[in-house]
Amino acid sequence: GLQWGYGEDNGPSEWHIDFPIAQGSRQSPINIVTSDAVYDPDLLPLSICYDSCTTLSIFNDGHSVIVEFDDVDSKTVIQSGPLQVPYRLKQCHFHWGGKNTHGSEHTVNGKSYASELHLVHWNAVKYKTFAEAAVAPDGLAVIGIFIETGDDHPGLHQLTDAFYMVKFKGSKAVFPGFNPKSLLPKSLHYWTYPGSLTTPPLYENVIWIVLKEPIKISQKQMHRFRLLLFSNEDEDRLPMIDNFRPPQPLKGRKVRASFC
Ligand SMILES: CC[C@H](CNC(=O)c1ccc(S(N)(=O)=O)cc1)c1ccc2[nH]ccc2c1
Ligand SMILES: [Zn+2]
Repeated sequence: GLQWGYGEDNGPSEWHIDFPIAQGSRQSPINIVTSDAVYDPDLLPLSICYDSCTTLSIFNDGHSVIVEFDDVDSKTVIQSGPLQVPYRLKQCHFHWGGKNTHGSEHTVNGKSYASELHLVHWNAVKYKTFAEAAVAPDGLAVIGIFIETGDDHPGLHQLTDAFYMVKFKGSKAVFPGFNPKSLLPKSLHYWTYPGSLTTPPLYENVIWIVLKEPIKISQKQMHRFRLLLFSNEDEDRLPMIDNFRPPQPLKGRKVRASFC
């Protein structure tokens, strides 16, 4: 049928037609009501080991811009925190708005950020490949980092300077030497809750770890995201903006905080 997207006819309000789980009991993103988040003293600090990370490529899949990492071994993992085992970094991508007033997927007390970075990891202890983990119940862990506009972010230039190579849907480029460690905020304080992929197939197999502290990027860097296109070279130009799903019902889920 019609490929899912973020437009009037194929956007988030229509996804349930092809993906009924869109109305499931643990969908993402959510609005994080900070006063309802329960501080859990048993939550360990998040351990992010990105030191030896190998970037492979940058890719426009027609929904977002994706940076893919080499995941043949467990050199780039997150562990501890809410996780029972280490999860291996596979890719990172972003969601953003046409204006700075909105664009993030998760919201905090109803506040949207201009953008949100997702660092996607898979359970390489139990599964052999990302594809296998991506469909398994305890397969994925995603770190969400809020992005707001402000000062220039030195760690992001390498990425935004490469966007011209992947302007069109389906374009891919070799992209070596990028380390997402440079995109982490100072504090690793986080909220965590059981959720789902925020795009079809919307599988309910994601442990969400949303960092409290946003990172800041400049207006110019934010503008580079908006030069990307949903469309390929042969189609009418569709600026890649507002590629975010709005918050979904909590349905009784508890959000835990690693901090008080
Ligand atoms: C099972 C879906 C997966 C493609 N989708 C994703 O990997 C994905 C990852 C993160 C997020 S978010 N926004 O929540 O962070 C949304 C989607 C997917 C689908 C089919 C596949 N065949 C082989 C590999 C493979 C992977
Ligand atoms: Zn995402």
